[in-house]
This record gives sequence, C-alpha cells and structure tokens, in this order.
Amino acid sequence: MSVMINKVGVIGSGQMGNGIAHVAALAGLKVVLNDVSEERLKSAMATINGNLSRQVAKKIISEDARKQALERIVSTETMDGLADCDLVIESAVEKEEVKRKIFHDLCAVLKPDAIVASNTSSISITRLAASTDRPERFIGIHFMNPVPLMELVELIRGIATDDATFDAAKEFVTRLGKQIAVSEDFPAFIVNRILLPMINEAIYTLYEGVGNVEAIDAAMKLGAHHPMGPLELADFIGLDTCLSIMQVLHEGLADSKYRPCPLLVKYVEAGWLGRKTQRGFYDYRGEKPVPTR
Ligand SMILES: CC(=O)CC(=O)SCCNC(=O)CCNC(=O)[C@H](O)C(C)(C)COP(=O)(O)OP(=O)(O)OC[C@H]1O[C@@H](n2cnc3c(N)ncnc32)[C@H](O)[C@@H]1OP(=O)(O)O
Ligand SMILES: NC(=O)C1=CN([C@@H]2O[C@H](COP(=O)(O)OP(=O)(O)OC[C@H]3O[C@@H](n4cnc5c(N)ncnc54)[C@H](OP(=O)(O)O)[C@@H]3O)[C@@H](O)[C@H]2O)C=CC1
Repeated sequence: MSVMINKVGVIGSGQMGNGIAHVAALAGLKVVLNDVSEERLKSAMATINGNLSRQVAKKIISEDARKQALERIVSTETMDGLADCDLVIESAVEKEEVKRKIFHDLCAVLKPDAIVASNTSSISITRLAASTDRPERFIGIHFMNPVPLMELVELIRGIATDDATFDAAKEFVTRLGKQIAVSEDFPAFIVNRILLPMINEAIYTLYEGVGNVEAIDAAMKLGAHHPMGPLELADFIGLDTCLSIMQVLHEGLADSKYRPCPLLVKYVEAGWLGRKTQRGFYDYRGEKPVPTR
C-alpha cells in the first residue's frame, strides 16, 4: 500500500534543507523545517523568501504562490515538531555519526508508518537504514544543488527498502516536478561518483601547480562548457561536503584513485569551507570573488 505524503519534515536547514523545504512548499505540501538553533532557522526562512522572491521577479511563480508557499512552512528546534510528518528528509551535515544520532532521536517520536529519507551525498543508505527502527521504510532521496533549479533527484534503495516506500518516494519527487535517476546503493551513488573525482582532480591540478584557480576554472568553463569551474563548484557545494564524499569513496571502494587531495584537507582544516564561510578557493568577502591562490 502506497503512503500518502501530505506533510514533509526536513532536518537541517542549510543550503540543501532550505532548498528542499522551498520546492516541497511550492508543490503544495506542508513542511516542517528543523535545525539545531533558532538563529539557523530564521536565516533559512529568509533565504527561502529571498529565493522565492527571485522566482517571482523572473515570473516563474506568482506573488500569491510565494506567499502561500511561505505559509506552508513552519520551523521547529525539536524532534517532537516532526512527529506527525508522513515523510522526513534528513539533510544535516555529511557526517555519519551525526545522521545516526538524528535518526535515533527522530524514530523515538515519529509515527510508525512514516517514511524516513536521507539527502546524503555519499553514505550507504543500507547502513543508515540499519540505525533506524524502520529499514523497510527508509530511502535515499538525493537532491542536487541548487535545489530550486536542478532537475534531477537520485533515488537510492537500501537492501531492505520496500516497494511501497520506493513508489511513495517516486510519487513525491515527481510531484516536485523533478526527474528521477535510480542508483544502486554504492558509495556516492551516480552523480557524485563521477563529479567528485573530477573536482578532486582539479584540486590536485592546483596543488601540483599545473594551473592557478582562475586558469583551472576558465579551462573547464570555456574549454568544456561546464556552467561553473570545478573549484567554483567545490566552493558552491561546500569543501567539507566535498571532503566527506571523497573520504566515503576512498574508504568504501578502497582504491587510491579516490585519495582526497591534501590541499582540500588543508582548506577544510582551516575552516575555509567555500561560499558558506565566505572563503574557499575564492574569497567572497569583497564585491566580487577573488582567488585565494
Ligand atoms: C554534492 C552533491 O551531493 C550533488 C550536487 O548537488 S553536485 C552540484 C550540482 N550542481 C551543479 O553542478 C551546478 C552547476 N551550476 C549551474 O548549473 C549554474 O551555474 C546554476 C544553475 C547554479 C546557476 O545558473 P546561472 O544562470 O549561471 O546563474 P545565475 O545567473 O547566478 O543565477 C540564475 C538564477 O538561479 C537562481 N539561483 C542561483 N543560485 C541559487 C541558489 N543557490 N538557490 C536558489 N536559486 C539560485 C537565481 O534565481 C538566479 O536568478 P537571479 O538572476 O535572480 O540571480
Ligand atoms: N552541498 C551540496 O551541494 C549538496 C549536499 N548534499 C547533502 O545534504 C546534506 C546537507 O548539506 P548542506 O545543506 O550543503 O550543508 P550545510 O552545511 O549548508 O547545512 C547543514 C545544516 O544542518 C545543520 N545541522 C547540523 N547538525 C544538525 C542536527 N543534529 N540536527 C539538525 N540540523 C543539524 C547545520 O547547522 P550548524 O551549521 O549550526 O551545524 C546546518 O544548518 C549533507 O548530507 C550533504 O552531503 C546533497 C546534495 C548536494
């Protein structure tokens, strides 16, 4: 029996969580957005409003749709606020122990027939599912960044995911107007299995002095027609997330070709995580981004 999804919970209100809340609310679903602090949630609501307003200005949506979408989103700092959701999508940081703790706390209050999903970029869905009380109702729903603009969502079944959960997730993603690519549950799935080694190689290219930041990005934008250069894209994704994905690939596939570039490690250790901390391969604190090497 397929589960009817009317109310969606989103855990983590960073760039991906607020994007998921945005598209779900625009599609007419009720949304409960959860994060660890009121400050984070306020800033996420302001971002969602800003992104909806841009869509109004570009005549993609109406002013009425913007208002109604915002009214459909409530925010909460507690797991209790998510208890009656039909689907909860976890989109907190790419750290397995953080996600496992979230699922533990969530399952203690969430209604038993609800579906639990993760927006993880790389971590095993089967392993995450095993940390819940409902592996058959657990699934990977992997959105792309920026969520309101990107067409694709990957769906990943864990070993125990049942057909009703898979069908409900398909129906949900289709309702959001997104296309689906189904991936088997292997490290980093499809998009990041291909994209992240390319980004990591761009960082090695910088590390080994083959080119500077501007040359590498210009090369791939103008020479391969990528919409963003790989270093600009790394900053956009978040260097902490890029590193976590490379670590999952390296550990999960045990192949040295996935070794994270030491320069990526250094940036993350410095807390230079890209756009979200205003510094990464570019410095975003001025009027326009300036390369940091
Ligand atoms: C890591 C993972 O697990 C998986 C991933 O997501 S990997 C990353 C996948 N994403 C990509 O590869 C993105 C590559 N980049 C692109 O496709 C394009 O640069 C882009 C679609 C992001 C923007 O396209 P663009 O037209 O050149 O950008 P730009 O003119 O700056 O923005 C166009 C509109 O996009 C929207 N937009 C841009 N960034 C946005 C964001 N972060 N959130 C919401 N909307 C955004 C705005 O509405 C903007 O309109 P304005 O003109 O009002 O600013
Ligand atoms: N960035 C990308 O391009 C993509 C990322 N993803 C995946 O989406 C997830 C989120 O990434 P992204 O949005 O970029 O990351 P961000 O760093 O932008 O946001 C993560 C958010 O989760 C919050 N958070 C941390 N711990 C908890 C918790 N215990 N409970 C609730 N919220 C918490 C963080 O708060 P605080 O900062 O205060 O700790 C922050 O607001 C990751 O799994 C990532 O791999 C998937 C597709 C694309």
